[in-house]
Amino acid sequence: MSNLPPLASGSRPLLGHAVAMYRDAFPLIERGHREHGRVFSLDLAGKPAVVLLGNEHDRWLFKETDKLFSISEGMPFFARMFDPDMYFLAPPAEYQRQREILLPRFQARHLAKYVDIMTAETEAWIDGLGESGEFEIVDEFGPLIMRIAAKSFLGEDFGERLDTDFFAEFRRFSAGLDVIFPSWLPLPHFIKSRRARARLHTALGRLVDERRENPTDPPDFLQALSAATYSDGEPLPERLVINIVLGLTWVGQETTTGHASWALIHLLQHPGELAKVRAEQRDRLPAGPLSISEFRELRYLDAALHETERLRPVAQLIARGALEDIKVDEYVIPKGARVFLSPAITHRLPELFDEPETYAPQRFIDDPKSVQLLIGFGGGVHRCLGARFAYLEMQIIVTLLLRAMDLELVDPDPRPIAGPGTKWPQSPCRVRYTRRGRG
Ligand code: HEM
Repeated sequence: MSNLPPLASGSRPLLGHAVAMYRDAFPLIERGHREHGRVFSLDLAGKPAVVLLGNEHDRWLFKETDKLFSISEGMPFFARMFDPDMYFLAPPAEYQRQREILLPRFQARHLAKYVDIMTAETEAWIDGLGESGEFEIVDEFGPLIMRIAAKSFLGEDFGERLDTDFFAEFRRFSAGLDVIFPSWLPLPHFIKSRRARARLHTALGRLVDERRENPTDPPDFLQALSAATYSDGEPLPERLVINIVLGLTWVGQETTTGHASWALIHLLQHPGELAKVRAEQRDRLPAGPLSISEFRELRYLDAALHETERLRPVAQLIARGALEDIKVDEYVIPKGARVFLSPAITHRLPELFDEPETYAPQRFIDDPKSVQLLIGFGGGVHRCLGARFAYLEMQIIVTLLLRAMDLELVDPDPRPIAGPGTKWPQSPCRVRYTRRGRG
């Protein structure tokens, strides 16, 4: 069967659109959309790929994931980094078994436990900033968010119990995620990544053994996972526990760093909106320590974070592999083709949002249901497991920072980084800060 959607212009001999796609998918997909509308194809070095845009296509792809479309086929580099049976990469039945164990850990009553970690880490970071100065947003938010993830998923005292520098090893391990080159090539970053992964597995394996022998009470995330059993009573294999912890840390790190950075940039670029967020803090927040219920009251900040998700979605593409020939509109997606959704383009369609290029958090206050049109955290069964965790974390970081500091952007209009990775702001992207009166 061959009735591929029309090809976007600009395909080069041999490599097709591969170089343009990996350099920056946004202008390529924007062009394909202009030329052909909501369905078009790309040539990725001889392999067809199909781009689907618009809310109906989004919902259809999410509904058909694990039936017509596969996540692991769409992101083969992930399966190489972790394990093919790690959570969202696993075949559907195994995915469901793991989901039953993981989902409850991210529901409201468990999220409350992470608030203390998020607040303590953010306050310690802010204290360390001193009275005034400048910082690179991504360089500061990145390690902060990493510390929060590590303490949340490995236990608050993990640093004392590990005989290795988790953060340094994790950075080496992460550098092996490469969407361009196959990981069997003897490139230095792949070799270092594999060695770091082996060391992380050994060190974290000891941590899991420790938890199984001497359970902590009350159980934290690592305890719950180490003690978890499938519904037939079989415990989760140790290798899987470690892969899940590493996987969660990885998927939550760059994404949350990018989103939180853009959220702060957006607010500092729009003083009127910043004033509304500050006014809400003044009216809604008590002076002392804050709990999850108080953060939930920050509706305007929540709307601002959604508006950042709309305009600067950090996951630039949502990828799948077609498991069979699939009919879409009057075309066919061939079996084996990669299929992409583009949050950044879909979120700017004028039929979904009025004045789509304008930063206007108020739109989500006026029409709260329109958040359902956003796909910055995916959708359907596979919607981001950590979305509530990430929103809470970003609320805490932005709130505590604004409460403590007066801030202004040194670089007024940072651009997203080039390349196929998470779309965080490119350096230089600095803020200047002065501590506010403590009264
Ligand atoms: C701003 C921060 C974040 C963004 C923008 C984000 C984005 C996404 C997106 C787009 C997906 C769907 C991928 C797909 O359908 O192929 C996803 C899935 C996922 N995310 Fe996030 N994420 C964020 C933070 C987090 C955090 C903090 C965690 C962990 C605590 C996390 C864990 C996951 C997991 C486990 C999945 C797979 C869910 C499944 O397949 O059932 N994410 N995320």
